[in-house]
Amino acid sequence: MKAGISFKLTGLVLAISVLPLFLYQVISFSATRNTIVDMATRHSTNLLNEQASHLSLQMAQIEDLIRNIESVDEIKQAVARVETANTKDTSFEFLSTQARIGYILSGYGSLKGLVSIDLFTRSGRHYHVGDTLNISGINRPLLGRLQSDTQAAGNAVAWHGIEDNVNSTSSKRKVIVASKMLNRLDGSGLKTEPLAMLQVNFDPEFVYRHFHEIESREGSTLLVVDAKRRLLFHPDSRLIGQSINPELARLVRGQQGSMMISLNEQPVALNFRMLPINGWYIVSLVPQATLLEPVSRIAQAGIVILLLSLLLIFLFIRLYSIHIINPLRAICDGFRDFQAGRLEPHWRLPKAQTLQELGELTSWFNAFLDRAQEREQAEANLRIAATAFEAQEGMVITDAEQIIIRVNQAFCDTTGYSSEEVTGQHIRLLQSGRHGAEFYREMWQAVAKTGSWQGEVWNRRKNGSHYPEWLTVTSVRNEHGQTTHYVGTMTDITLRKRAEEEIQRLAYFDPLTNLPNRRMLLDTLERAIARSTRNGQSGALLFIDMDNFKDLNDTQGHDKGDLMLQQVAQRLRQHTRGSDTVARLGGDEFVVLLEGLGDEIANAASHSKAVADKLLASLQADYVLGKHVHHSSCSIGVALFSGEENRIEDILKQADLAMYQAKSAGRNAVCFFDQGMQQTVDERAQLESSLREAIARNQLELHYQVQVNHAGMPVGAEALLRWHHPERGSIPPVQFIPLAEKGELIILLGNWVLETACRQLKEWSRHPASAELTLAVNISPRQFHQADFVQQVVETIARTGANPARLKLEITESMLLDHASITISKMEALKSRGIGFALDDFGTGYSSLAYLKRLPLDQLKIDRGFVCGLQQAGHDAAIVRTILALAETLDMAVIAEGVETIEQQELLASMGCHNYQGYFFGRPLPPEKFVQHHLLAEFA
Ligand SMILES: Nc1nc2c(ncn2[C@@H]2O[C@@H]3COP(=O)(O)O[C@H]4[C@@H](O)[C@H](n5cnc6c(=O)[nH]c(N)nc65)O[C@@H]4COP(=O)(O)O[C@H]3[C@H]2O)c(=O)[nH]1
Repeated sequence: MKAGISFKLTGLVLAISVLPLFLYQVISFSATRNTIVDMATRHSTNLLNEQASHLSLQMAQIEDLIRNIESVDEIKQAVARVETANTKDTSFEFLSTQARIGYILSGYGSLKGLVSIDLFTRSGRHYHVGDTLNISGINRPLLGRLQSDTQAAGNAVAWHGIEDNVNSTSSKRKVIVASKMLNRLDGSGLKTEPLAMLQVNFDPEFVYRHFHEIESREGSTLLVVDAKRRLLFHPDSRLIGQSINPELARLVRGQQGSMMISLNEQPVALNFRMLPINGWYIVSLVPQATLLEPVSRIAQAGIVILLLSLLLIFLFIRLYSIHIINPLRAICDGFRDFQAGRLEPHWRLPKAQTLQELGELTSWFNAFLDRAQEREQAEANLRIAATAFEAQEGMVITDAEQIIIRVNQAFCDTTGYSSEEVTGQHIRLLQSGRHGAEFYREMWQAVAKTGSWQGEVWNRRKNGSHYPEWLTVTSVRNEHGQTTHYVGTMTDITLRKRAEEEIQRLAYFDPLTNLPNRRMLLDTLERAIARSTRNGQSGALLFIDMDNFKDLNDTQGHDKGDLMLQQVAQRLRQHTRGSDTVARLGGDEFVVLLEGLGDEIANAASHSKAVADKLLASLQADYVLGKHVHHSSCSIGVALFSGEENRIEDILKQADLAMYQAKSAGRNAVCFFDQGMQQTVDERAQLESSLREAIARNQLELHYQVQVNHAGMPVGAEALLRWHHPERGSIPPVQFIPLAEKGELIILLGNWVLETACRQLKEWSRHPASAELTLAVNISPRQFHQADFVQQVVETIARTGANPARLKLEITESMLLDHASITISKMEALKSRGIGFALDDFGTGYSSLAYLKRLPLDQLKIDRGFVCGLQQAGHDAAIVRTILALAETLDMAVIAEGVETIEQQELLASMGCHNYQGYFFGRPLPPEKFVQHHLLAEFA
């Protein structure tokens, strides 16, 4: 791993600052140490010299004292006289001589520190000057030793060092002793003989007073050692008189010396000096630790300085890192991330505030990133442009003169030209000729003015075919605003146009017949009305509905139905003019719009009638539907219009009404709308709104018509709806049920009926006489086809608590035809819950046998019409027989409705029909009356 700049810098700074500093510390420590040791040694030597001088001076004074006394002949003579005198001599001369000796000695007693001067004669006389004492207390053994040592010293002063005071009663127990024999020439004059020993006792405290001060000042130990290496002075006074350490004694030799020794395993600086006067040594012992204490303080200071230096260097490097290394590192990281593509697009370095150069470097780095990003963006743009250029849309680039310089593949695919074929050609090469010069002039003017143009253009392919394209022309301008190029983007919209046309066709045309659909018709009608308003010409709307078309669909299938509708459309177009509009509204409903029928309404009517008749006739002709030939007719309603007083919806409604009128009139007819018709329509509308209110205002009621068995016993009833209108009285169901069936109202009514009937069933279930009755409820087709019909019935039963086994739903044949499978599954779902089914009006429709077999029916209801016609000549009796046989085959019960006479009943019974409903057995009655009439006996 490469060392970072921070690491190197640290090393460098340490190398150039700390190492020299350290070396300096070591050298200066060493030098200081030597210097201090030198100085200490010198100081010690000086001190010793000084002390030695001082001590020598004192010794010299003592010696001088001794020699002065010795030199006094008078004292020697006096001593000699005394010594030769008789010991018992008490003469005056003798005594005065003795006094004289004392007197002479006392003349020398003024020396400072002097304890005493003693003179011991050979005969044992003792003269004492100095401290006060009892002279009799002489330490004889000591004296003897001193005398012999003194004698041994010969003419020299004997220095005895520290000794016990020979005068044992003296206050100074220890004294420094120097002595000298006083000699005189013997009688021959050639030899000397000792007269007495002159002894000077000196106070050691006075001598060594300075030493204590010196020791305490220097922290060293100062010793005085005599020639016999005994301690004359030691700070610890208990050691005085003892021999010094043998090792030390070995080293202390010669005049003077200075060395480092190890004493008691401690390094000690030894310094000594001999006193020439008596061979004593002054010795100084300084422990190295004491000696080097200043040095160690200096060393400590050095270490502190070194540490401070390191701290400063560290701080310096830290600051350096923060202010210089970190920005540099950030730039390095930035480059690395840039290289690795990890840099966020808009990431930039914050400008370094520390150094101008770093700030510049950061700015340059950021500028570099800006450039790189711009370049990257430009490259991306180029790539995008290149990709875009080769996109699905055709693209062409021309120069300012509209000469093609580049096209893409899509362009080539669309136009059929290769790139080489069109390059260098004028763009007008593509012109189809469908647009005039004006078109292109306007286009280029728009480009020049706004910079672009777009719109639909017809161009020509290489093979000469024309195609529509959506073209966008954009001018490319230079910085002076001059157009340098044009870029054309073109999308072939052939398919889109086709799709649009198809959408248009689907939106406005009926896909089956290709006739305009309702929407187109409404547009056309609106324009026709507007035209009629403008030109005063009348128009007519013919509403055509094929009769019984549903039958064809149901019996022959939708394919045949579709075929027929296409043929109808074809015939309608054939028999109308090109200016007339033929449209299909849906199902089997067609409309023909006639315009320009003149300003006379009567003429318009007759013209319309003629057209309608013609159409009626043409639509009556046989239709060949594959192998099947179908005969049909139509009903046509005509509504005339003139000017704007007619609204589109009104005209359509009027024609529709007229068509219904035609249907009611027996079909295959033409009927014109008139005001009477309108009145009926209005009345119906009125009725419808009243009916809504009727439910809310409780104007509805269920009546029950009894159903009996062969014995005339009630077995059930049919619920029939009654409306008691507050103004119009009782309105029969035939008047309002078909109307309700046209809309959602029938659902509301049906639910109400079902709920009421179920409640009635529940009520009957409480009385034994009525508990076994079944109740038939009419269900309208629309109600039955409700998606949640089954659920509604089940919920109603659950809500009311009716017994489902007593409920019978009456359905009609017509409702069975549509959505057969769903119908059957709904019936089966209800059947599985116990609910029964009766087929109402059986025989009037066209239920196929096969179909009937699949239905879970319980009962067939013979239509009233057949019952009515039983006694008349015709097919009714045969039909009834057939129905009965059929029911037997299918294992279904049969009930005849509309039985009015006993004959009818007997006839039916003879045919095998044993259940009846009709006025003969009872009219529909309100619940209370029903009970009164039919069940009272039972209740009683
Ligand atoms: N001439 C004659 N008529 C007899 C005789 N016995 C019964 N009728 C009538 O025949 C109709 C029988 O009902 P429908 O065929 O289901 O025909 C019903 C039924 O299709 C419908 N309708 C009645 N109530 C309801 C209802 O609640 N819901 C639905 N969807 N339709 C209902 O209205 C139709 C007419 O009902 P109504 O006027 O009540 O007429 C009833 C009844 O009064 C008779 O001996 N001679």
